[in-house]
Amino acid sequence: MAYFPMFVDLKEKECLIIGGGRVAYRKVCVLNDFEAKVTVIASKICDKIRKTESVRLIERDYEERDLEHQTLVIAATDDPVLNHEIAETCKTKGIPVNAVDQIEDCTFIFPSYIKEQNLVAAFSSSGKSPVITQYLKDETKTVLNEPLGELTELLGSVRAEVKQAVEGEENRKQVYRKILEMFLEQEELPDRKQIDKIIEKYRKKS
Ligand SMILES: C[C@@]1(CC(=O)O)C2=NC(=C\c3[nH]c(c(CCC(=O)O)c3CC(=O)O)Cc3[nH]c(c(CC(=O)O)c3CCC(=O)O)/C=C3\N/C(=C\2)[C@@H](CCC(=O)O)[C@]3(C)CC(=O)O)/[C@H]1CCC(=O)O
Ligand SMILES: NC(=O)c1ccc[n+]([C@@H]2O[C@H](COP(=O)([O-])OP(=O)(O)OC[C@H]3O[C@@H](n4cnc5c(N)ncnc54)[C@H](O)[C@@H]3O)[C@@H](O)[C@H]2O)c1
Repeated sequence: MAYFPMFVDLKEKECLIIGGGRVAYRKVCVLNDFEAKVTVIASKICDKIRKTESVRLIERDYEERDLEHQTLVIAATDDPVLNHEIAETCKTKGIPVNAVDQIEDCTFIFPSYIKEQNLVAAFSSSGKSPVITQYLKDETKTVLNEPLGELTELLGSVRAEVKQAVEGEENRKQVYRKILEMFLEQEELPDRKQIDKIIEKYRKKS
């Protein structure tokens, strides 16, 4: 069964990671990247997590009450019985849960991803092979790079203006495509003058 890629707003949302080892650290980095409020509860928390900024650390064993008010929970201990128990409790409480050692216990899984500002690509093998998704991520980095992230921001910033000035979805699509083509051809961001010229060509006659 393939998993549906749902893009979720995690900004300022309370996310709990139970476990503080190598795998927990990876999840901390991902959730930080998407501006979540991360708490780690573990009997022993590794140095890499300790050194990560803006993570709340609680160094003790997990207790069921830790799940209160959490948007997402990740069971990342090295105890499969405990991870399973955490997942079951989350399911009864309706909290989305990821158990790092048993995909059957997960209500969501983590992808490999690339992020350049608001531009995000995510790859999943539905648990079949993270090595394949890592490979895909690395290959895609040559296309989804920093300048493309910047172009995405630029297109986003002219969106309202284009919607107002250009009539019809097909024409607006052409405007964005022309800006993209220009960027690919000249290998740098089009300037304001170049963008104005393209918008002008498609501007509605009033
Ligand atoms: C994508 C990534 C995101 C992240 O972790 O944030 C991620 N795993 C990554 C790396 C990775 N994980 C493993 C290896 C060793 C090689 C290998 O086993 O293949 C490597 C490679 C490495 O370490 O470099 C081992 C492993 N993984 C899982 C188990 C448990 C099991 O299979 O039962 C075991 C132990 C297996 C064993 O004991 O043999 C399970 C899961 N791992 C997932 C995600 C979810 C499915 C994603 C999907 O395939 O769609 C899922 C189901 C749950 C979840 O974690 O959400 C991240 C790449 C980040 C990046 O670089 O981009
Ligand atoms: N999903 C993935 O990508 C992936 C990849 C490799 C391994 N794994 C699985 O992830 C598991 C964790 O791996 P790791 O390398 O991070 O392990 P680890 O040994 O580095 O860390 C385990 C953590 O769990 C904590 N812990 C144990 N019992 C606890 C309790 N009762 N309450 C709170 N914290 C507790 C420990 O203090 C420690 O911080 C492994 O068992 C493995 O099966 C998952």
